[in-house]
Amino acid sequence: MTAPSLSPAVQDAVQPAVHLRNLSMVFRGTGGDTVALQDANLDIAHGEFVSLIGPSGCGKTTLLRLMADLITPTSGELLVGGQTPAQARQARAYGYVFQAPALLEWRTVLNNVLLPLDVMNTPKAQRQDRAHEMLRLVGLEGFAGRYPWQLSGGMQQRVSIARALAFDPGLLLMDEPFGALDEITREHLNGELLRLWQETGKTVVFVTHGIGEAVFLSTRVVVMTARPGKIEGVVDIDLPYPRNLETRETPRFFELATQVRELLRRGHGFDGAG
Ligand SMILES: Nc1ncnc2c1ncn2[C@@H]1O[C@H](COP(=O)(O)OP(=O)(O)OP(=O)(O)O)[C@@H](O)[C@H]1O
Repeated sequence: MTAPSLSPAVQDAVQPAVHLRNLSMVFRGTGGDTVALQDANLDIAHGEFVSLIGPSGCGKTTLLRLMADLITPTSGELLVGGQTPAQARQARAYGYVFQAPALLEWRTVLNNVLLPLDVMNTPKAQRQDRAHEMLRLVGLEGFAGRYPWQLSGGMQQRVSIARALAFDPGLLLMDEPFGALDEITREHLNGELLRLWQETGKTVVFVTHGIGEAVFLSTRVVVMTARPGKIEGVVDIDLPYPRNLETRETPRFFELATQVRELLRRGHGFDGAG
């Protein structure tokens, strides 16, 4: 008996959202080579929320940029939804949120969100509906006519999330989006992002330096080490939903944060003694 063959649509659905095998990235320079990523192996399923955490220079942004086809790996295999990163980029399969909001100051909030849609041949009314819907999703529907400089840093970052979601990509790549914000604003936006993730079912890959942020948001936390950049370990986050401020006070939250911290220490070469 032969196994039933799967239709292309079903095959796409069973492909991981992101697949890396022995992925390496070496930057060649006059002062020597930098091994930004060495032999990384990871599969991210559709609908997961995976955080990348690790010391400065361990290759977190490099990994995100590889997924986004902004740079090309030195060796290894990388697939985004079963496609090469270049195909995924052309298919607009992901949205990218940068560390800084990178909004155009002379365009209103609405026009910033419309920006990626303007290059498509979709009807104007449809574009407007989509942009307003994305602004509603990030809680900024009342701010469509404002300019970026009239918004707080947290609001600006929400606009850039709305812009990244404009094409309705299945995958959201986020590089320390809340890194520059104060702790209370960050906690608030963590809650908002979790709600947005649950509402949309997107796959999220999220770079952070915050252990609490990673544990609170994620289905899995990937801990990385520097020189060379490697995946040190992966912690499954089994905290129940809904997650809220009280979640951060539970014993399980502290246990998981401790697991992540110990992996980070191991990667740093610290023994925990000081
Ligand atoms: N374009 C580049 N050319 C040369 N070296 C690079 C380039 N991009 C990154 N690197 C080097 O690769 C290593 C990994 O950098 P990367 O930005 O991925 O780290 P990171 O973990 O995101 O750091 P941070 O937490 O500080 O943002 C670093 O040593 C960095 O200097």
